[in-house]
Amino acid sequence: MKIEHFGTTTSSTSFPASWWFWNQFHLESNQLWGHLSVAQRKHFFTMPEMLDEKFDHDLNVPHPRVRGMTVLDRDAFKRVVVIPALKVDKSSVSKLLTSLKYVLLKRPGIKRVTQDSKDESSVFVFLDSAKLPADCSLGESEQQVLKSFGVDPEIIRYKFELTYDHFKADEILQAVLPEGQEVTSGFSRVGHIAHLNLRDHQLPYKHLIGQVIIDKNHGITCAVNKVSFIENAYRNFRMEVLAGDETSMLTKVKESHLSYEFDFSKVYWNPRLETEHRRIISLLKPGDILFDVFAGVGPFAIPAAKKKCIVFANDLNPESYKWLQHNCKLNKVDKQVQVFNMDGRDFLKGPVKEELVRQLSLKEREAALHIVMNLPAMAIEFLEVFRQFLEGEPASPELLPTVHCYCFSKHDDPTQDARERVEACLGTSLEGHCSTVLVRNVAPHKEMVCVSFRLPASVLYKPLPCPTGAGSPPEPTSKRRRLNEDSQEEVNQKA
Ligand SMILES: C[S@@+](CC[C@H](N)C(=O)[O-])C[C@H]1O[C@@H](n2cnc3c(N)ncnc32)[C@H](O)[C@@H]1O
Repeated sequence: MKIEHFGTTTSSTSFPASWWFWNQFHLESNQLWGHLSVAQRKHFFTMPEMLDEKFDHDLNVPHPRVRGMTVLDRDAFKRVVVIPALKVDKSSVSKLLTSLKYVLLKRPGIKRVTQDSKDESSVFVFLDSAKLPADCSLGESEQQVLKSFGVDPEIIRYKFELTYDHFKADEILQAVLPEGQEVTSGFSRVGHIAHLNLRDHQLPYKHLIGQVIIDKNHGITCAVNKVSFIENAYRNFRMEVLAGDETSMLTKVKESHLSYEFDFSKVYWNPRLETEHRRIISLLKPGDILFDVFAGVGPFAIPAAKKKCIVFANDLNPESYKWLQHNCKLNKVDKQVQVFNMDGRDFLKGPVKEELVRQLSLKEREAALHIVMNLPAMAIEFLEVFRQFLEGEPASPELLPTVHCYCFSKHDDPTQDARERVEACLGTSLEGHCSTVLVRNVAPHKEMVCVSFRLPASVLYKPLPCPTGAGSPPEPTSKRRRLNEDSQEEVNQKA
C-alpha cells in the first residue's frame, strides 16, 4: 500500500509524537515540497512509523478535549483524521464515482472529491474506510475498474482536518455533555426563535446548547428556554434567552400557508398543533359558523375565515387579542372575523349565545355551528356554561352546535377519561354521541385529547338536575381514574 500524506494539518494531542513531528515537518516544509522528486517524496511517506497509522472510521466525533465545555470554543473541536483516498485524473472522476459509489465516503459537510493542491490535473476521491476490507485494499474487481480508467489502485492516506463546521448539532452536544446522559438538541421553531425545553442536567450547558442550535440551523437567530411550566392564565411561557438576539421576540410564522405575527414572549403559540388546527378546519364547510372561545393569535379562526366561514374569535389575553386582530388584517379576513377580548364564560354567555339564538331561530338553516375550546388545562370546566344555556328560548333541536373541547389526561385510557370528565361537567352521558382524538403526547404519561360532541338538547334546554340525584350525571365507570392537574375533583363535585 502506498502511504502518502496530503491536506492541511494541525498538530493534535490525540496523535503520537511521530505524528506531531510529521505535522510540523509537513507544515514547515510545504514550500520545499515542490522541489522534491517523486522518489524523494515516497521515501518520506514510507517512513516505518507511518505504517502503524490507522484510518479513522468515525468521522462524527469532535476532539475529546471538548467534553464538559460550558462556553463554546469552536476551535477546540478541530481534529485531524486519516481518510482513505484515490488519486484520480480529473477527466475520469465522474465515471469513477458511479463505478465506486458503494465505497465512497458519504459524510455531510465533507466533499467526496477534493483538488490535489500540488497537481492541477488531479483530484482525490475519498473512500469510506468502514466499507473497505480490513486491510483497506480494494478488491480485484474494483482494481480492474480503476485500471480501466487508468487510475492507480493504491490507496492513499489523506489527512483531513475536521472543524466545528463539519459536525452536526447532535454530534457537538454528544461530545460536550457528560457521557451517558440524554443529549437532545430538539426544539420547536417559532419563526427565528428556537424554543427549547431543557432538562436539569443540561442546564449547566444551556448557553452553549443555545449557541450551537443557532449556528447549526439556518434562519434561527435566538434560542430560548422554557423556565417554568405554563402557570399563568394566558398560557404563555416564562422564558429565558439562552443565546442570540434577545432584543426582539417579535416573530413571524407560517402555518398552512397563512402568516401569523406576534410577540412570542407574550402570547401562546405551539407549532406542534398545526395538524390539529388543520383537522378541525377540514370539518368545516363554507358558510359554517365557528366560535373560537380561546383563540390565541388565530390559528383556528383565520383558516376558518379563509374557508369562508363566519368566525367569532375570543381571547382574554390583551396581547393575543391585539395580534389576533393584526393577523386577521394580515391575512385579509378581518371582515369575516369578529374579535373579542373577554373571559371565555362571558364570551359564551354573551356573543355566542346571542348568535346561537339568532341562528337556531332561522328557518331552513344549513350552516353548521362549531364551538372550539382549546384551553386544555381548564376548558372542561367551562362546559358547565351550557347547562340550561338556551332555557326559555324556542327549542330547536336540529343542527345544535358541535363542541370541540380539549383537555390533558394522565389516565391509562386518556380518551375514556376525557369523555367521562366532559360528561360529568355536562351532566349527561355522551355514549355513542361523541368522538375522541388523541391530539399529541405532551409529556411522558400526559396526553392532549379532543372530545367532539353535538351539544344535547337535554343539556341546553332542560332545568338543572334536582338535588335528590334524579337526572344527575353518570358516575365515571373507570376504576383507574386518577386526579390530575385539571382540578378534576373540583369539576366532579361541581357536576
Ligand atoms: C392553549 S392556548 C390556544 C390558542 C389557540 N387556539 C391555538 O390553538 O394555538 C389558550 C388561549 O386561551 C387564552 N385564555 C386563557 N384563559 C382564558 C379565559 N379565561 N378566557 C378566554 N381566553 C383565555 C390564552 O390567552 C391563550 O391564548
